[in-house]
Amino acid sequence: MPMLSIARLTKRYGENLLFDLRDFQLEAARAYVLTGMNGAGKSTLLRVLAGLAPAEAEGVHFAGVPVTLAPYPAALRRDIVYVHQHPVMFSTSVAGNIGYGLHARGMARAEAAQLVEQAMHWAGVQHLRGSRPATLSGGEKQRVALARAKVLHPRLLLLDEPTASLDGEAREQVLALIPSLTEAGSTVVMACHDRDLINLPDVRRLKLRDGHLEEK
Ligand SMILES: Nc1ncnc2c1ncn2[C@@H]1O[C@H](COP(=O)(O)OP(=O)(O)OP(=O)(O)O)[C@@H](O)[C@H]1O
Repeated sequence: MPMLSIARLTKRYGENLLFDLRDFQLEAARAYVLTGMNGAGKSTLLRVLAGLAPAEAEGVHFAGVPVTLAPYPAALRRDIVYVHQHPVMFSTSVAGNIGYGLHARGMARAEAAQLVEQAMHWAGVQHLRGSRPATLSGGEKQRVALARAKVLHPRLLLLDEPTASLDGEAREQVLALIPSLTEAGSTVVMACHDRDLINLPDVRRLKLRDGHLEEK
């Protein structure tokens, strides 16, 4: 059973049809790379799936349960997490940022602190725990954002060009975190450009072209 399936998903901006997808499916605990030219609609598709942009959807099932995208149900908000290319950080510490969602969900302090500690370790940012996010590099911010998403155990993690502004070691450090996300049971969809050759084990390649999705 797919983790997410949508019989038809159509997105228009005004008169312009951006995409019209049929039988869109994502499997549980899998990594996908979503490519396409500038303006193909990669970011928009991720934002639609995250409930951040409206679209017309028919036949949406999440974990086998029929759902709608509009209104966007609280259960999807909990299970689907979107990470922006330039993540917005709250002006508290790194640890405070990572724990923010857990506190918002009402988790007890001690339990949250433990999960934040594990997530900082996972993302390799323990040494930055007390730092103010404004002082972090692009790669460090992206890893903090991934840790902030991971602690929430999302079923679907949507990463919008997570490595686009990174190179060298920073890029590799971010990519190295992806397999453990799928091992932990999350499905990961990463938008990126065709030229960003992302090689990950068992990754599926999806390409948005002329408003349709091709599996490569
Ligand atoms: N709010 C909006 N109103 C009107 N048009 C929009 C809006 N947001 C995006 N678009 C248009 O939709 C198209 C797809 O944009 P989107 O950002 O999804 O593409 P993308 O594939 O992520 O591109 P890139 O690789 O450049 O980030 C673009 O032509 C963009 O100008």
